[in-house]
Amino acid sequence: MANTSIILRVELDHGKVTFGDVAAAISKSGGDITSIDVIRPGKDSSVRDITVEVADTQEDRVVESLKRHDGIKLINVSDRTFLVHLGGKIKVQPTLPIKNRDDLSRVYTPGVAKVCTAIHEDQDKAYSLTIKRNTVAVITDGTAVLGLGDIGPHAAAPVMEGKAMLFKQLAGVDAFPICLDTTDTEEIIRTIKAISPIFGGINLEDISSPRCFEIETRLAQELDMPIFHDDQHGTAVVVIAGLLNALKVVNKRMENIRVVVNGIGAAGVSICKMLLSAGVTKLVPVDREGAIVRGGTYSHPMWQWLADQPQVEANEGSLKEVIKGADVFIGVSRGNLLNGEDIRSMGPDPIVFAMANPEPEVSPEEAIPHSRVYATGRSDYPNQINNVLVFPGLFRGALDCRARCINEPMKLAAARAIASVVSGGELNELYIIPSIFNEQVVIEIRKAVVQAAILTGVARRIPKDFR
Ligand SMILES: NC(=O)C1=CN([C@@H]2O[C@H](COP(=O)(O)OP(=O)(O)OC[C@H]3O[C@@H](n4cnc5c(N)ncnc54)[C@H](O)[C@@H]3O)[C@@H](O)[C@H]2O)C=CC1
Ligand SMILES: CC(=O)C(=O)O
Ligand SMILES: [Mg+2]
Repeated sequence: MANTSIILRVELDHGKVTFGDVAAAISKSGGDITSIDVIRPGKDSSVRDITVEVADTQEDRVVESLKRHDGIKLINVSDRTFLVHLGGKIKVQPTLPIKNRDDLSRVYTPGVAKVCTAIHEDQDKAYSLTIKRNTVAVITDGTAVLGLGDIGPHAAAPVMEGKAMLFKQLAGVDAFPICLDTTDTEEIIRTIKAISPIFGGINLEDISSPRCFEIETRLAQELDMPIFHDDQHGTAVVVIAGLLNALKVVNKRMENIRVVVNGIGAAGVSICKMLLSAGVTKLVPVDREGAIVRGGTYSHPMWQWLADQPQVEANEGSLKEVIKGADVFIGVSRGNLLNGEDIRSMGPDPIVFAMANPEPEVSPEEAIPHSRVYATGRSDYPNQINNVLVFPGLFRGALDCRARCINEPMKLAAARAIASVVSGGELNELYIIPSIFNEQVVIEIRKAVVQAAILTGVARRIPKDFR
């Protein structure tokens, strides 16, 4: 169950209540006090901010218990998650101050003109003389935001800002959120091409399928820079990394396992493709209508591609039917679709990656008793399988070697690098994937990605530490 942190500002009437009464009321209604700040002390009354950790479902109970209590006046309730979003989560900052006219004439006109001319004469100089070499656009149209669906470009912004924060904190990449007010494929392609000159790479985010496939493919063909749809490939890379390690835990091999992937959208298609490249021979892709089967006919081009693959099973069935006997379940669909019984019907030592956000396909309470390895996309449970493990290091590597694109060998190298961060001695059911705060993750991905880019001839620059 997910917890939230709320700050309750309360005024206590000392003639009627003590702080002990407040603490007891909070505790009885399911809250856990984590800090107390006195805002206004006083003899007859006092005002305090009480920070309370509480399960999402219990928040109202805590608030109501204080409202009802004689002698307690509830002045305000602030959700800390909302508080950290006030005014947005990133800002633009100059790299140097402009202290006088002399500085002004260098960073701006007239001095800047000769720099412009230099770039005009040699466009590659944009990489050394502008923010291009370290700046990525995080672009969405707001149509497949987390598992929330088509919530539009304004509502998508907090996720994009969050991705930009992660790019910066984890890999030093300057990322800028761009939320497009169009869902038209051609208009999106045109717009991204038009704004691309200032960026060193494009991270596409939360654009629903099947439009995301066309948008990414066309941009990769038409722009000479890394284009990466995070929900497709970031997710596939981290799944492969987690699976490589989970298979070691359960002592099974990629060639022998039967894998059910639920939700054949952006993430699901790329995961299926990468599973096949990694050697999976028994694959069951499933979407709303049930299994996508070998030999079937589908209007969705990527589903048709899957139906033409020899490793895809031919048996029809609903998710609850096809999951029976499976070794691995990978969910990238939506929350709460399966229960403990479904997991119990899987083969021995089941591996369950329930990665829908914000709610996984099967909750930990239901899945953990019946699975050997359980992972979600969330940071509040063990084994967080989330594309945040991938995109910062991958773009760090791609920018550092000025890669022309992000190709399959670079992605596979990134997956192996992530898996390698968990050593053989550390590996266990609850630790198949490193934490995003493990500094080795970005370092290892960068190294692997740069090497793969050089080997495949797409690097335009050899970073100093590779010379
Ligand atoms: N943990 C992680 O790193 C990531 C998790 N995700 C999560 O995966 C989910 C899908 O994301 P995208 O692929 O970007 O979205 P998408 O919209 O491209 O694809 C979702 C697919 O799931 C299918 N689907 C919906 N309900 C279903 C059901 N009841 N049974 C089977 N299939 C169903 C849809 O038809 C669609 O094909 C979201 O919840 C998202 O938050 C996505 C990317 C990364
Ligand atoms: C993690 C992520 O990118 C998603 O859930 O869409
Ligand atoms: Mg996403």
